[in-house]
Amino acid sequence: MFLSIPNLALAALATWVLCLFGLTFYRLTLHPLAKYPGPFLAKITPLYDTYHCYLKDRHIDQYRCQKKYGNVYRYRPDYLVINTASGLKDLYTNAKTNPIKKNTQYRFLWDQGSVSTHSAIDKNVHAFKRRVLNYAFSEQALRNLEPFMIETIDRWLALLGADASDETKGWTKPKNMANWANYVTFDVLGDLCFGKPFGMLESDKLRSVAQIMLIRAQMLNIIGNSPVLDLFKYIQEHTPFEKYVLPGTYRSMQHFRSFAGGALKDRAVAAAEREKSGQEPRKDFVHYLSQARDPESGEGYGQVEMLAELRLLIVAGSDTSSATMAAAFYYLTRNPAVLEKLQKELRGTFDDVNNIVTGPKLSSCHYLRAVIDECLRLAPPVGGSLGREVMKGGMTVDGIPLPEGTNVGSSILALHMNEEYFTNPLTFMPERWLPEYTNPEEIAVAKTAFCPFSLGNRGCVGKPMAYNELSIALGRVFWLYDVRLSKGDNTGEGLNGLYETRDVFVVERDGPMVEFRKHVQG
Ligand code: HEM
Repeated sequence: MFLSIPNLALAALATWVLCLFGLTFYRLTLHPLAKYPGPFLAKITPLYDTYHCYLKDRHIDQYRCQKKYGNVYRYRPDYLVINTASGLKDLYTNAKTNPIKKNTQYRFLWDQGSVSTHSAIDKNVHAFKRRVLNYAFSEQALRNLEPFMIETIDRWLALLGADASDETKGWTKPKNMANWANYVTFDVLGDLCFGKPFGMLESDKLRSVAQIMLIRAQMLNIIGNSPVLDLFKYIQEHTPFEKYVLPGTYRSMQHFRSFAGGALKDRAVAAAEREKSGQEPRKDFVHYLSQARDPESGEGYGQVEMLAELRLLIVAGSDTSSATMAAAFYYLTRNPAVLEKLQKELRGTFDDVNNIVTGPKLSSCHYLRAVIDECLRLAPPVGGSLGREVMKGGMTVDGIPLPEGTNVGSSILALHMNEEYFTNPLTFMPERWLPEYTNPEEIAVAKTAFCPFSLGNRGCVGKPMAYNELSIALGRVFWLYDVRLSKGDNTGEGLNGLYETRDVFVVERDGPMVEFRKHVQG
């Protein structure tokens, strides 16, 4: 006997509802993670995580969960967050030998079918890419990159003070430092990756790229942390989805790609001319990446891989350093005593702004380093948990046995605000990092939970470059200028007076509005 269409639909619906109940019951009772606490919705559906990606508060929600449920909690039916220093170490160090890899979420970063060092999930694929990339971040390479970086930073410094006027007693108009930090870091990376800066400092033609990248990051973050990742990847790879659904971001990305393509072509022509005339090559990222060979296999990157890496470096390197710079302006303009100490250190160490370059003198500026670390702690540019998946054989993390297939991660912001590791964690206090003010045991404990760059062989390859760039840029700007918060400005002020960051995998931010005046050296 055949069922009628309505009855068939009803039967299908009933079966689906039954399965859903069965699955919910399983997730709440028999699932290997069932015994861990967490928000009820997070236990039964991955959509809880998706929703917080949509709200852009995943990092803050993970901190709220830590306060409510303790250091270990369930954030999706198959995802455990472990916010302890030993959990962090187990999860992210020794990833080469431990049975753990990046989770499937990272497929959201696969761009036009190409995989980069950051988005590679397969450990062997990653190991090859990372060995090649390491060459571009060697000490020698960073030394050669520095003059390019300084040239851009100096253009930034000149523009920051350019509109000072006598009517305002030498002070400039207010500038939104989230934007101005973007312009300089994107221009630095554009120059290093494509042979010429984007020109964001001087012109607004490509400025929207920085904004668009964040919009795209949010979309991909939502999808990466949702149950429809596979479907989305299929649609993205087989249809002109973005062109029609997000025409604005699509156009901007096209603009960006055509800039990158054009700049690389110009760079190739200039490189050939330099070679012909016996000049030294321009030692930027393109130079290093095209020279680099895997010490094990002798292979280098192909053209597609190279482009994927350059695109990655732009996003990974500019947005992150920029967020830290903006946070520094936020906290320093609100903490005059800290600003004064920093300026005293800088002006006492250097008698000329042009001498602020990497080397023993800059390394001796411990207060500057403490300010940078404190900004990275309170406003980590990647704030949520970085998902990993346990592989065959399972793994024990901080004493917790996890079966194969479990997703797990430590939440960076939540760890940085964990009272077990930081005294008064919500207070901006660079002194917490310095033995002149804080006892060394306390500093050692704090360091175990401090992880803005993540750890291990999947941690940030650009960390030394980031510290160089931040130290030079912040060192020079606070040496050269007196700075003040624009009157009544509260742009960027978030919960508990902290700098507000919105989690889109990296972070969106706004403000503060800052005014500058050339400092008269005494
Ligand atoms: C304040 C600045 C920075 C912060 C806080 C930061 C943070 C991070 C974090 C947390 C990761 C790990 C992401 C994950 O596991 O998914 C990472 C990876 C990475 N970062 Fe950075 N980053 C910064 C600057 C830079 C710079 C300047 C560059 C290069 C120009 C860079 C290039 C990369 C690359 C290529 C990876 C992927 C490494 C791999 O998977 O092997 N980052 N970064």
